Amino acid sequence: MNQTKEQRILNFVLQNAVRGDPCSVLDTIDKYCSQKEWAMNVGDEKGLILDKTVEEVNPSVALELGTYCGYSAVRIARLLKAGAYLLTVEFNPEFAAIAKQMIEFAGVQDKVKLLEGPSEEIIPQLKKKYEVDTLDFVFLDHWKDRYTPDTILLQECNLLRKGSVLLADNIIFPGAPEFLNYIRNNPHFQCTNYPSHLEYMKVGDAMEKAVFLG
Ligand SMILES: Oc1cc(-c2ccc(F)cc2)cc2nccnc12
Ligand SMILES: [Mg+2]
Repeated sequence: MNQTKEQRILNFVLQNAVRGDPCSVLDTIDKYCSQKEWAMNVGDEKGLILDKTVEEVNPSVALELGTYCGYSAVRIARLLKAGAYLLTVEFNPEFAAIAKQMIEFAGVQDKVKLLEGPSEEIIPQLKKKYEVDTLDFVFLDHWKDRYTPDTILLQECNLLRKGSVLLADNIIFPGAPEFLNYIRNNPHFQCTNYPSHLEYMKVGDAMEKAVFLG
């Protein structure tokens, strides 16, 4: 049976990266996806914006929506302090299986809990089933038409507290105009835009940071 692109990315990492070294895994994925096959990892340029935001927030509990191959889960987890953890949600079972192996190879599995299923089902379970109180940081990197409903759901489930930080990928490309309109006109959020480029391409993209004001 032919391999999928995601299996090829994982195999390249298993054969070329250093086990237990998150930076080596990130660099190896970026090398493969910039030189051989494009893939929708946040990438090295927008990855720096993600790094700076995670370092600024220094979250105890972080949530990622859209795991894909685990690139940004590894990217976030490598920066988390002792005792802090990342919950990452992926609805595609093939992607989740790849990400699990990627996260384990990078050696960050003790800081990452991979939750398989639709975000709209998992978000309402976070408090009771996953013992979450509130989220310090949320990275939105799943389907753009879920950004707004999931942001509303996070508020309805009382998962945000004063100062919780949301960071959304792909604001320009593929674009999330409806989310931008929602979040920038919402008095409960303070927004900042970070212009960048689409991963591995010269196409313009951006990330949007939104701080929940309570
Ligand atoms: O970063 C991303 C890029 C793209 C994407 C797709 C097709 C293109 F042509 C260009 C970009 C899709 C994404 N879906 C979910 C989460 N992140 C994504
Ligand atoms: Mg993205």
